[in-house]
Amino acid sequence: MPAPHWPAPTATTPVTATVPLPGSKSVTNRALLLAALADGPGVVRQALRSRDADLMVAALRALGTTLVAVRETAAGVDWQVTPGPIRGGGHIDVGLAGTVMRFVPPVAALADGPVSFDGDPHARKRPMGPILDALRSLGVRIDNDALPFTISGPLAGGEVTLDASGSSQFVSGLLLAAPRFEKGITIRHVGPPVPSLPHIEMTVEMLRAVGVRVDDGERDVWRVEPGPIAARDMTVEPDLSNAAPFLAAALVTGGTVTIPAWPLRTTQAGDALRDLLTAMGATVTRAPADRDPTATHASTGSDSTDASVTGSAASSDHSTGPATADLVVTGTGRITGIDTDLHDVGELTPTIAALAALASTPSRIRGVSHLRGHETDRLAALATEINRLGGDAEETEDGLIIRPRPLHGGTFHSYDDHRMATAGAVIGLAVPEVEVENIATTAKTLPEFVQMWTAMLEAR
Ligand SMILES: O=C(O)C1=C[C@@H](OP(=O)(O)O)[C@@H](O)[C@H](O)C1
Ligand SMILES: C=C(OP(=O)(O)O)C(=O)O
Repeated sequence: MPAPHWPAPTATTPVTATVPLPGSKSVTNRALLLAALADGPGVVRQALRSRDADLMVAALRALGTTLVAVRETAAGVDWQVTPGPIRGGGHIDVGLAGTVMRFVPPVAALADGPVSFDGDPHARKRPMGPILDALRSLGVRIDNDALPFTISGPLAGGEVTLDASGSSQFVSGLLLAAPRFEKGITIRHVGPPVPSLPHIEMTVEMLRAVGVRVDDGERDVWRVEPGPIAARDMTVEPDLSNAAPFLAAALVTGGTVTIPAWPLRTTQAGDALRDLLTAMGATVTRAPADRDPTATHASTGSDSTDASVTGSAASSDHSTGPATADLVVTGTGRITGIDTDLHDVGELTPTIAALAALASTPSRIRGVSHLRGHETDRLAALATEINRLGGDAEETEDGLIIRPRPLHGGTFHSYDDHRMATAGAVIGLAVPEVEVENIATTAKTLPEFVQMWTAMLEAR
């Protein structure tokens, strides 16, 4: 029997809350995969515990890696990762995780036998063709063009051309495993612009942090040299994209939300929230953290080097971890519409669209046609659900136009999409009697969402 819909709480007063966030999904799943391919054991600290991260852990185990949770706190789990020979013969469940369905197949092609992949029903609809064709052009055998498929190496690497306009993850997936290909890889993108470039920068910077040589000097071309991936201790940053609904609550209620440990330099898409929320009427400041930065990013005395996995090659002080601040967002209760291109930071679209639906002036979101291949067709889903509540949202070829119109209560469907579910919660802050269908889908990246949301609203 499906769970009852979640009555999204309406805020009766401005929120005033500090919301510490668990680790980034994108950083966690890259760090775990790199640790599994490294030249010795390492530790991934403060990793996210969520469905997508659990799927990555299970996938790497199926391929022969030993992962042991050595410490678990509110900040996340510390994984001791011991690489092993890459083992074939297994089956990998990708769930609905883009990072698992695109990052793991190149590793599986290095295994000593075939590996099969499948996922949630909607995962079979998410684009896979370009990365599977790229692997095929490198000699790998794959029996389908989408999930489910079985993959068999060997994979020696070399040069590939692909169209990554559907997802940056096609490029990231090939780059992450490429140091282990005999010839490394050279990837050339040909097609409309690649979305989510900061996520490719995250991949490149994390590869460099573990000693891999990457050349990204030419636009749309990436070269990874073959060679060892150094075993390191890595610390995962908080998930800045998951900060979005909480920070949005400050705008909706005219309150203040503080996120601790916001990295001063990062490749995470969520960092764009500082500018986006300012444009929508918030005051955004970064206050020097009043806590000891080593409290959240300390090395615990292991002999190995503590490499901060911040996407920040510039963060050189590895003994104290990366520089962070408290991010403080204050709203007025009045939201200004925005005209913005979210091509680079598409995963922020559902929250920005929710704010736009509550804004007092029109908004236009551009550059995100690739969102049709995300957890659901997010453009169709957002327009449908905003309009279902009486709003005025129109899909365009590459985005959304959202005009002010009073909303009313009703069911906000989540389409098994964590960011749709949290967008419904944001609207519910201002609109009484909004019920979010399948709020549990937030477990994809933030299993504690409901508790955190409730605590935010109860904080004083
Ligand atoms: O590499 C990553 O960790 C991600 C890349 C982006 O994918 P797309 O390029 O498909 O948008 C982003 O939207 C997704 O949430 C995470
Ligand atoms: C697009 C997203 O996820 P995935 O990693 O599954 O692509 C997302 O989290 O917004």
